[in-house]
Amino acid sequence: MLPNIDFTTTQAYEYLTDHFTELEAKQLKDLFTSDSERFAKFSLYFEDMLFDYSKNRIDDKCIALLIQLAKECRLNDAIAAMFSGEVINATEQRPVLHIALRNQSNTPILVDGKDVMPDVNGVLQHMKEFSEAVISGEWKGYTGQQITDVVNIGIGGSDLGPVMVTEALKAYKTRLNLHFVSNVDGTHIAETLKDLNPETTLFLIASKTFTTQETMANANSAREWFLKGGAAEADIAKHFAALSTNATAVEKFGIDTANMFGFWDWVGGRYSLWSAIGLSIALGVGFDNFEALLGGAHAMDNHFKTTEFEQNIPVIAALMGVWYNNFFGAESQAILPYDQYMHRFAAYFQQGDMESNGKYVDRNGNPVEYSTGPIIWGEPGTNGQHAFYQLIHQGTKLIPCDFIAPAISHNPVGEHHTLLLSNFFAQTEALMNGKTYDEVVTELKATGKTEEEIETLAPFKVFEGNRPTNSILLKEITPRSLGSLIAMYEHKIFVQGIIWNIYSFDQWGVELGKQLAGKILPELRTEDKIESHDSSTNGLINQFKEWR
Ligand SMILES: O=P(O)(O)OC[C@H]1O[C@](O)(CO)[C@@H](O)[C@@H]1O
Repeated sequence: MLPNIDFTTTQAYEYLTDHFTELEAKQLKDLFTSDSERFAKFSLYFEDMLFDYSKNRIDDKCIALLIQLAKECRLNDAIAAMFSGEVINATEQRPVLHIALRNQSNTPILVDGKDVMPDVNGVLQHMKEFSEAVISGEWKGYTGQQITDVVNIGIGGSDLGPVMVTEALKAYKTRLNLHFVSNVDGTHIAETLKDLNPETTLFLIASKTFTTQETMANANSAREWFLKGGAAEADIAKHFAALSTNATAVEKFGIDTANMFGFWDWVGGRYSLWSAIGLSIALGVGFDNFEALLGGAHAMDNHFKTTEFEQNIPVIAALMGVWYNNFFGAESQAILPYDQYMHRFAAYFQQGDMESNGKYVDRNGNPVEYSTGPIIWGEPGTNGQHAFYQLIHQGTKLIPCDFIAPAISHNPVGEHHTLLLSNFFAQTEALMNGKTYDEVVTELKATGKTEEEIETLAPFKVFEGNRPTNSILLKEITPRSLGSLIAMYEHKIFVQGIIWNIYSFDQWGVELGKQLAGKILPELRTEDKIESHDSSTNGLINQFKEWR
């Protein structure tokens, strides 16, 4: 059982509320000036990852109180409950065990008294054999040709993780070309299949439930396209594999269960890239690299499980988020990777974080009276700088940002990486320091402007500063370091869910859309005038029918 504590009733919360008024008035740059040890004190290392949280509006007392808050919320018990396979996803009556998928220590993890590790390892072995056979060309299509292209069909957690990781690790690409189809918009599959040859294409139908409307529609269209190319039903076995927990539905669809890679209901969709859902990753970057990814995540799991909160990166990252969310009233959190390969990282954690902690009902079933999960957004630097950083620097909203960068680029082209990183360092420094009125005036004077011109222009060029950032500097983006980084964010989300006293591993909010679309679909299949909804919905549907 998870603890059930309203964090706003804790002693730490009360102290933090007092301390907030004191800290809110302080400037980050002054905190640095008054403490030469600040960076050393507020930065942590994990393998080749440096997590610098010193540019946050915190001091020693604040950190101590936030840690007290985590302790009063019995975070330790919650971590133990997750790792030991307790049913912590209570609304779906399931344990939450993505950590078992990467448990390379193989220590038994029990669900209903049975160790899950033999099954986990069995599926991994199957993935290894299959991916190596496809990559080596030993696995042949129905006309005897090697597979050249792999199309993963899935959505949400059955798409975003594999897309993000295969993009982030593109430097490790095998000879296979990967494609991802998620949207039910026919354009997605039509454009993807345009340049593909059915004889050399392998489809992975990735769906935990194997009932998701979008995925099933795309899977059926893929099958039709494949059969239209001249193949027979029996050839499907060579070109379709299923990644799912639902063997019955897989069989019904016509996929040979020998080509089915299973996983379990204790793997949440948005935490499933470590499971059979990661088969596209194994095909795209090789099984050894997939294993290294799992290894990095496992190492972070151990760090999270065994490290004191003061030195625990996911815990500290989570507490920084709670500090801004619940005391400063920040509504969003930006994730800004300075690495082009990581361009889907923020999109991945939009689902990871917002589907997990976008909840207004606490673990007692009551509406909460405090803010929970933030809006997650972001784009890679430096592109974001030329798009939305204006608002981060000079807008009226406080936006805590995570800056992520590798020290070594996989593409050391000329001076590019040095230029990129100079922007990374400059941005976090500028967000902290800002630019005072006097500095602006001095700058403008140097350009030869008149007193009057300076007075008119200066207010627009002032930066308040005091905008908080975390800097996550990695030596290099490798399968292992990426695995650790993803797991770090997963555990951060978990910690925040514990403090906010919500269930982070269900997603009832997404179900409503599914039900409503199911009701309207039959209405769109007829030519009848629709009158069963409000006037706006009726009007839109009827206009759609007239124009289509
Ligand atoms: O893998 P499935 O069952 O097709 O579900 C896809 C996605 O749909 C959701 O249930 C809701 O969007 C996600 O949690 C999940 O990742």
